[in-house]
Amino acid sequence: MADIVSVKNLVKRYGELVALDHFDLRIAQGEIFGLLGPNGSGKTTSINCMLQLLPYDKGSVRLFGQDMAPGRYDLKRRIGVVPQQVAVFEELTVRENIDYFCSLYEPDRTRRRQLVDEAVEFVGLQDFCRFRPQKLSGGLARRLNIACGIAHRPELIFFDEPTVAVDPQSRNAILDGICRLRDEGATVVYTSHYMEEVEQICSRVMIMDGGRTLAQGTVDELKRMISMGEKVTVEVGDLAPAALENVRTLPHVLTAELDSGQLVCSCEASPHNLVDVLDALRSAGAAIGRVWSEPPTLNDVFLEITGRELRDQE
Ligand SMILES: Nc1ncnc2c1ncn2[C@@H]1O[C@H](COP(=O)(O)OP(=O)(O)OP(=O)(O)O)[C@@H](O)[C@H]1O
Repeated sequence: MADIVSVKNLVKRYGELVALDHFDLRIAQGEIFGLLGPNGSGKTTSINCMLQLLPYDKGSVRLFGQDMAPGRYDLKRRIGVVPQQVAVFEELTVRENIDYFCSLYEPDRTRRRQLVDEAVEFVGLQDFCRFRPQKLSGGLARRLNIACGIAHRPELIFFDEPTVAVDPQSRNAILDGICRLRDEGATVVYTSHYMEEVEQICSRVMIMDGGRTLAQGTVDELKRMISMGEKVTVEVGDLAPAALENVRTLPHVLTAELDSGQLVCSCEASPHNLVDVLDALRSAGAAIGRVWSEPPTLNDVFLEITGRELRDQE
């Protein structure tokens, strides 16, 4: 099947700054594709270039198997965009806002009424139709933003960090809604710097930084790309330097760091990591509290590739 999104060799400069550096992207029909990267990595710029809202210096964008260009309204009407900032009219009610955005694509009033009803229901704003946007909480305003972007039933939907600063209930409603859109046949591009969300809903993920692709694949593929297979944490309180050295010299331990009374060991995949670490600590006379083991997260993938944390220090 033809790719729904095919971006090749995209270069975008803002003056001296290279925001996209030979960026490539391919997304198949029915995927929820996660674009994951820290602030300023180029996620929004890549979306705006794909939508032709920004001119770019080099490269090509094909959507639905066709060349995308600023005048391709036939393609644009098949796309929905939920921008990072809530972008609605304060003087219109919730329902009027959704109707307005839908009217840009659907001139037939009867059909539009049905689409607006469905969008209101989809985001759970039935009780707020007559409200003006400033009366909505942050989470509800985001849901309105989503309804405005999807009411015309687009085949390809771009969500640019739709869960920033929303309460957990709205966040879950948004993530469930995105999965339902996928189940109904839409293809979704989802940008975020929340790795847990991306792990939860995305079929494939691209990790980007500095306008470049660092790695891409399914979440499991990404985790297999790194040498860490497991993270073992042991509550130790104080730890003698000899005990720390004992752990660090174990054959499968990549790093071992003491942090606020917890020893965090990043280990290669091996069946006995936990036992090996505990034996090394006990033989050095260390007192041991709780112990647990976790598989690597997308943050560990990012950390190993770049040497930096993915999540902002918020
Ligand atoms: N209009 C602009 N003029 C100049 N530089 C810009 C402009 N827009 C973005 N940039 C820069 O381009 C780089 C990529 O920014 P972009 O907003 O695409 O990143 P992002 O990954 O979407 O970040 P965020 O998570 O903060 O939205 C950053 O260094 C940013 O400062």
